[in-house]
Amino acid sequence: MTTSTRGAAKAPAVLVLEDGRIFRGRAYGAVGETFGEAVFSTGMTGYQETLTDPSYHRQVVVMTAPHVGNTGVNDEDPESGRIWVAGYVVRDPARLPSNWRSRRSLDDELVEQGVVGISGIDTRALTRHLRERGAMRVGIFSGEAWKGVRDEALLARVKEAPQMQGANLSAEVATKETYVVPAIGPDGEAVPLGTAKFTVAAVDLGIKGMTPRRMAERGIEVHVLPATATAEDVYAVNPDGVFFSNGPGDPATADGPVAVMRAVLERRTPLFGICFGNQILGRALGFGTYKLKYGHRGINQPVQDRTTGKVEVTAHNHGFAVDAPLDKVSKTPFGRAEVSHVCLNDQVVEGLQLLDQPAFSVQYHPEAAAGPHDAAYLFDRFVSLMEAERA
Ligand SMILES: NC(=O)CC[C@H](N)C(=O)O
Repeated sequence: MTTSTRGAAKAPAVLVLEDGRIFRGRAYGAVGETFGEAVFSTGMTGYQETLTDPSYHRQVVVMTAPHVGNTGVNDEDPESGRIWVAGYVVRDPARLPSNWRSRRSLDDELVEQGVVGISGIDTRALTRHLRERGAMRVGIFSGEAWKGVRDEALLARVKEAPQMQGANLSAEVATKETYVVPAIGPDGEAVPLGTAKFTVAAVDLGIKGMTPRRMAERGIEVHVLPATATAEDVYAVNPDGVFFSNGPGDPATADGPVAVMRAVLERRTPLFGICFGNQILGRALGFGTYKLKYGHRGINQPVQDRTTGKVEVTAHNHGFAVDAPLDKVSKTPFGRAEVSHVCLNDQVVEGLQLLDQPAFSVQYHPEAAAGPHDAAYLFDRFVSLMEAERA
């Protein structure tokens, strides 16, 4: 167990929203300044997975759970090699983290990784503001950078920060080199390369570590390719299936991955997409994407699988969505398509499936490591598509 009282002794900090609303608190994590899109997450657990999810690149995450950091930081839960959030906003940081796996405090980890945060603010009021006004740009300022600077000057800096709409970010977070995640055998051993039941080419647009793992557990050898992979790169691994991952930024900018996906659809290779991957399938089929007012971020979102009628509780992290008709089958260049999943809170499209070839995607996270795991069946669906193709 690690202890830290550093948060209590920290410098004043200020959070400035692009519409001029200001919250004053204390520095949390690194001291300095940071900018991004302010979004809120309602997850009560899983903060390590949230912080290290590459889809949060350039976003300042507000936690609605009032106590954050209670279980410290361990070395097992990160979804990638670093923290990706641009800033972190909490109400009441843990003063005494306690968990058998904890190696250090969250405050120390944020300092170590240079992530600027703010604590001691009314996160409920901030969340309600974002719900009313929508996600917007934000700045957090603490320490010397901020001293003596007028609020108007800080606001001007916030307005200079880039918008999320129109941001093309996948290549900034994705692997530069292809790597292989071996299938996992029945006794937990790595299956020798080239001998797994299935090979999947996964296009990394900001992939979370748990995603190839969930496939590997199902006997799949996963070749993770850079975001810039071409259709030739994808087919060079001789895949039984192709996967498109989650990732940061605006799907309207992802023309490269959309073109690769169209090539995959052309060849009718089994296809699965998650989150950004769902938005790319939407675009490949000819649907539009749009920015949600404040997005879905948390781990208790109700989604209905319309192919079975079942409702599942799911993990979300998306600020954009696909614009597809809910109640009719659409004709697309790749055959008939329908909305397979829908969010029961607001009827947002949460999944797509093609009816004339083996391709589907979801907007949410069946791989969610912190849970819930209701949607894990989607990986089995992908396996079934590959099995059917082989039969
Ligand atoms: N987690 C994701 O893949 C997010 C996709 C996209 N960046 C969005 O915000 O909607």
